Amino acid sequence: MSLYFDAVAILTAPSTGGSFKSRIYNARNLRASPAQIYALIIEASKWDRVLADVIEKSDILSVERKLTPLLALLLVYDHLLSKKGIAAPAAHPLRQAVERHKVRLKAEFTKARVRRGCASVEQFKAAVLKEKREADGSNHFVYPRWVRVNNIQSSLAEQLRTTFADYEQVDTLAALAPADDNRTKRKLLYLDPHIPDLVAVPFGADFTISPAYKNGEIILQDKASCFPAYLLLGDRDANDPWSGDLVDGCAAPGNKTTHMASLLAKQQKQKHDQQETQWKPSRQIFSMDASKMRSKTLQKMVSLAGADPMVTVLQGQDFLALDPEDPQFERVSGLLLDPSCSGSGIVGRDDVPQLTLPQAKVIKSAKSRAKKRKRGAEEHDDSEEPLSSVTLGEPSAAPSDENDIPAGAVDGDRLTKLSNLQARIVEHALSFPSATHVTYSTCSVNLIENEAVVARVLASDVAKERGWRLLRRDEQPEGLRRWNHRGVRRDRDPETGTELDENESVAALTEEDLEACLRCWSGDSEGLGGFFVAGFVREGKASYTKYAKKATSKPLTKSGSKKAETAHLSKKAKTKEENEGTNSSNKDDNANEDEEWDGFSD
Ligand SMILES: C[S@@+](CC[C@H](N)C(=O)[O-])C[C@H]1O[C@@H](n2cnc3c(N)ncnc32)[C@H](O)[C@@H]1O
Repeated sequence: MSLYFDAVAILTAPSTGGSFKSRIYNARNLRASPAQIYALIIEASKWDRVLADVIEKSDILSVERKLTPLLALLLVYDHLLSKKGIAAPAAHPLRQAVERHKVRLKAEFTKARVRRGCASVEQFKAAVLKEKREADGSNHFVYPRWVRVNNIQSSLAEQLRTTFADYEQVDTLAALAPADDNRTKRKLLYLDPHIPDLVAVPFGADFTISPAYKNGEIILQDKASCFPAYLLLGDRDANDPWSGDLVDGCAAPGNKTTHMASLLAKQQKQKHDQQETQWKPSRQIFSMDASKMRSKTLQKMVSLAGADPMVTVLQGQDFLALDPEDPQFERVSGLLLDPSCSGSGIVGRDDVPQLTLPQAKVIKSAKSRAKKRKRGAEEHDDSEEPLSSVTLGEPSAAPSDENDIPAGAVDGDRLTKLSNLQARIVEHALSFPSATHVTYSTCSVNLIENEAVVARVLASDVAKERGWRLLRRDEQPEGLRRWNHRGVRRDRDPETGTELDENESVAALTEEDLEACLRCWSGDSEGLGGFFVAGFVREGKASYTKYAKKATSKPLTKSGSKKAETAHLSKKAKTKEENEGTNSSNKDDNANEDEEWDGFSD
């Protein structure tokens, strides 16, 4: 019987990253064999919809109070479909709880097969898998592998001719879902309609050994993570007048920095193609990270992407300690800020099977269901009401490719501190004299880190004095203008997805402001994790020359550049509280840096 409890424990535990299989094999305290547990879950998940239906029609959950929906599904799977039946002694109460209803269960199962016009269980299985696939396409999410083509080293056209030469192009993201029972990895490719030069392939596709990956021609970067650089630099063509240098203030490991470089390279290449000359970078990117350790990765990524001529990496540089009026930044017109955040939007893009559970006749409140779902199987007791229909295996916070840092619980106090620091970082960006474009992003779904930060920043002195506002939807790059998920006034319950009470901190945001904010949510058909991005703009009131007059030349060094000796704004008086909340900025690196909590982002 431990097999079923172990399977329930695995399915209800928070994701810790890694593949689903490896999580079972690495799990402690399991009594059944990992192979058996894995096989049971995978096989039962193929039949979940039918079994949920059969269990509901047999109404056994109302009668058998010891059965939770998940336990019932697993037990009924073995009872109806496995050769050996339920793996428990005949006298075991849970086995009896199922077998007491064997006539009804069998009858409902047969009716389900006949309804689908299937003469055999094999035919039935094929039909059920097809149904599940179709349902996954329309109602569930598909997490693909997102691949961004790096325009410094290559182009989309070239990659379609080479790396993806034997890939078949599909019209929908859903078509990338596992195609058959064996999860055959077919070579399918979907061209993203929102982000240029981004493609999606089935999740299992491994490019890490491909020459294109090793040469930096392609970069594995999630779609949502591509929003900020695209929002900042957009579809500008070769003749676009917006110029000046760029800053990525919280850059490691470097996805957004290299994306900015790629967008600039594309723009410059177009110009030089028109003139039939060799392209050369025209804008400089200052890319920095407060963490020296993570800065090393940033430098590696920049070099691999071939972006060294365009990017100056300031290793270990605290963005808040940069002097906006330093002559070295006098030409900085655009800044991208993707600071530490709670990471609440990061999904474990693993292969946890999605299980649709039977609905009980007695339905408890969403809150109480959620509580129950978290309980270990061994805690099951007679008083536990069955769950209503839920989809298990929903991804929970886990390290992403970009942020291989273990997720920790982030309480309200910590969220407030994070939010304070995020607002300070954006306000600091707005104070660069020549800045006219700033983007702010997080991979958090919490309103306090997103719309609430935007509201605070808009209300700040620097925003008001310098005339900053949000980049309206109709001003956004074409692909993002078409993106339908926009800013919100209410948080969503992480368990149920239902909207909570309106959050007062965003009361000052207009509907147009919310339309200007872009959101991504996990669990829908877009195949993304939770993400937020907003762009700030102002008409360029300050000119380079105004600030150039103050210049006292201080050359920047690339690697290991100075930490600016002082923080220059009034925000210098940052509170001890804020620092405690994030560990992120102005800290000295030390041997334990890897263990520090830096928050997350995509
Ligand atoms: C969430 S990650 C950035 C991911 C990155 N934008 C990318 O796309 O690859 C946030 C980073 O911000 C850095 N950070 C946090 N506070 C900072 C500060 N005040 N100055 C510079 N970097 C900071 C952290 O060390 C961390 O590497």
